Amino acid sequence: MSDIITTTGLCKQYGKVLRVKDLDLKVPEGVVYGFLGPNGAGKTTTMKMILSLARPTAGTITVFGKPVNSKNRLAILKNVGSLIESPSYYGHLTGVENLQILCALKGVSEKDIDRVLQIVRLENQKEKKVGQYSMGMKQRLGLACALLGNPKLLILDEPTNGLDPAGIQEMRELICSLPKQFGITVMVSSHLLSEIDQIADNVGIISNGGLVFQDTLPTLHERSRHSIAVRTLNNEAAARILGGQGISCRVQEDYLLLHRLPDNELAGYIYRLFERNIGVVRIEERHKSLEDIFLELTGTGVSL
Ligand SMILES: Nc1ncnc2c1ncn2[C@@H]1O[C@H](COP(=O)(O)OP(=O)(O)OP(=O)(O)O)[C@@H](O)[C@H]1O
Repeated sequence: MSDIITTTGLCKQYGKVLRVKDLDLKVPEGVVYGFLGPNGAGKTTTMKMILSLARPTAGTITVFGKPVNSKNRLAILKNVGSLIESPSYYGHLTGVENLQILCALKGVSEKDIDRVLQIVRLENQKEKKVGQYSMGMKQRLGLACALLGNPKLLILDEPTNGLDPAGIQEMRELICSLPKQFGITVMVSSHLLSEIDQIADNVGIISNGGLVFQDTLPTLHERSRHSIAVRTLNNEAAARILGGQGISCRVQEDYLLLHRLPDNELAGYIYRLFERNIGVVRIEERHKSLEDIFLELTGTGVSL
């Protein structure tokens, strides 16, 4: 699978502060790539640089295998749709009239309007004035605008912001359907781990401007490895005995936490505790939640 977007050593400095640091992104073709990070991590700034809306301080960007520079920029952007920050519309015009204006600006045939309205399920509201649209309908219209001209790549910055739960669900379903049904690669940002968990195939996590994780979603899940929690009648003594056997463990609340072990090894260590007269009263398997992993990677609290 080739990469649709790659960035190498991408940096952006505002004033004296480096807000995006040495970013090496790889967005594979045909996936939903979730770009996750806490507020202010640098997601919008990065997306703006990919879209040539902000100039990188250093580094290179390649889209569709071509470097984004003054020579290639227009040809590349013709095949990219985007939804960055809240889009503005002519509220006194209908949905279809807003799309007609954009068709003229983008040089896209108006024949494309019915197709994009159908994808975002706004066909029945197309004659309504946009000023009377709900937030969810406005976001869907934004997605329709981004889809005009049949782009191969969509860059969506927090597209579910401000939507109610039903609107969020609808937007998620739409995003998930785009690669499979229309062959569109989607890069979508969010500060919500739960959201990326539900829609992304691949994930890039950015914290303080730097990339702290980039791989598939299942690989991120694999990090939520099990640990073993053992409760004994004397956890301090048990920790000393296991430590003496080279097993790293720590006491947390009423339990002794061990890294995951094969069953036969664990059985051997438990037997040794019995031999030393330490009663074992519980053995439990524990998982780290995705939130714990996000917290470890970013060193920040997670918004849920
Ligand atoms: N034009 C600008 N001038 C100066 N600083 C800026 C500018 N744009 C963004 N920043 C700063 O760069 C940092 C990254 O901002 P950015 O909007 O890229 O973060 P984000 O991850 O998209 O956050 P959020 O989820 O809150 O939108 C922030 O500290 C922000 O204040």
